[in-house]
Amino acid sequence: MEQVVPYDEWRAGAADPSFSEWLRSLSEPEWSAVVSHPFAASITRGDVPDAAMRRYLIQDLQFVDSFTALLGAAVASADTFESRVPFGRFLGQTATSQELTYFDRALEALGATPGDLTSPRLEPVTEEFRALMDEARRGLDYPSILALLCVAEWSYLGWASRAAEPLPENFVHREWIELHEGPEFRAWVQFIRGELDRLGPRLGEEERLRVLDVFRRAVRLERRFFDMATES
Ligand SMILES: Cc1ncc(CN)c(N)n1
Repeated sequence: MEQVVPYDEWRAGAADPSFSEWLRSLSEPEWSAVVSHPFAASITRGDVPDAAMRRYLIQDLQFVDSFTALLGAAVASADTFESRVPFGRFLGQTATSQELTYFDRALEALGATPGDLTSPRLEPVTEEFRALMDEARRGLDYPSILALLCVAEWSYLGWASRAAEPLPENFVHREWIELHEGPEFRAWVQFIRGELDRLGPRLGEEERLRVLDVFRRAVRLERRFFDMATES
């Protein structure tokens, strides 16, 4: 890895000295490329062609499968009872209910076949993203798990919060924005960031760099995931 400004040095001069902001700012310019990605912007305008949206959501359902398992690993690896609970709540309320009914309805409206849902051909970026999440899940290392969850949710809040009112009429676009925006989702992102901000300062320099590496790999994969969707 190239020379990185150590967290303790960086925070002395930072407007927001949080550990999560250190991770995010050291992931530029990729981070900004994700939250302002043309595919995400097209979702906020509601003008993604059906075929491209179908392809994206078919791959994303496979992402969400590993992401859901990763939430289980967060419950298992968190260091306090207070921290386990929000992951369990999000798993029950959002990941397995709201989001799944959205996938069912959206993919049906987009003309996906049952096979697209159960056994699609995985794009290389989907395979890599799943492998990274599955590795973190098996490792049960709470800071690495938090880094992955943080990138996924904070970057999605980033593009979704750029959507202008009125939101698109087509529910496929509108509900995907709504799932990643609003007070509850903001509080969820704030919770994950807060966990990183609580633990980061306690980590040694080497561990912080390891978390940064996971964070950056995830940001690059988010960008490639949108690139993949754009290429269709
Ligand atoms: C690829 C990706 N990254 C993040 C999210 C937000 N849960 C998502 N659904 N898909």
